Amino acid sequence: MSCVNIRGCRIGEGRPKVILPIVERTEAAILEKAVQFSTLPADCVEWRADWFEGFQSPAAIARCIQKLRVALRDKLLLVTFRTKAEGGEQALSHPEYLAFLRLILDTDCADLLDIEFFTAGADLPKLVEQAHSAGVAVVCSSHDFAKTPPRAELVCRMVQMQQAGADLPKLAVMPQCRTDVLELLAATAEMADLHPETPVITMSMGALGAVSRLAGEAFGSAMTFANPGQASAPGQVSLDIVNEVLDALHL
Ligand SMILES: O=C1C[C@@](O)(C(=O)O)C[C@@H](O)[C@@H]1O
Repeated sequence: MSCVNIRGCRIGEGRPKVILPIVERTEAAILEKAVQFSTLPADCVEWRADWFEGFQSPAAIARCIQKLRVALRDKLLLVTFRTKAEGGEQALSHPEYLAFLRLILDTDCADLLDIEFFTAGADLPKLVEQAHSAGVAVVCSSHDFAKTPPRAELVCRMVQMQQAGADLPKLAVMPQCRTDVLELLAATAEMADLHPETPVITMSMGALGAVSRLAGEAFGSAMTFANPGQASAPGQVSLDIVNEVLDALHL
């Protein structure tokens, strides 16, 4: 697998990197979590800006992310606006979504930016280029909270993300049976073996899929979201357990 090196954090090499999500409504609560997370054993913090009460105000977003950057100290910052269509809190029009992404890039505070594959649509290559010019790595994401598409489709989607220039293709899908978890793991391994141009991030959601959040190093998923007290998606495992199991399964 190739490696994305962000300020010395080598994503795609060795132990999967751990991400802690911040899902809070107010600036004060967001910053409180950031201070707390800055001392926890994790590599990256995800700001889920779709939870922020000021999500419609560019000034409020810019103010919050600047303070967030400081509070996080040396942790990597991933900024995500998860739209309602992909399981998030808020709906945005296409122009609003693009404006949000450009605002984040303008603040120069994020290390990684989540760009939804289907929401960005034809704008994806241009957005990736803008992120790269701003020195920001792109996590290109796709979510299915109802089902797990077949393995071939999962692979095809991640390859399309790579072709658009994404640094880290990411898939989160819901299993309906244990075979679905295997499909997600098989798609992940296929990416690592046959399309190693970028690392990928994958997870099968819910309790049934939780094993996929812990076995990333064996199957080829470079990062995992852990639950530091409040989960941002079904099936996230608590931070302590994630760290213990990642160590135990280290190759
Ligand atoms: O895309 C993802 C992955 C995720 O949905 C999960 O299943 O852990 C959690 C979200 O916060 C994040 O934006």
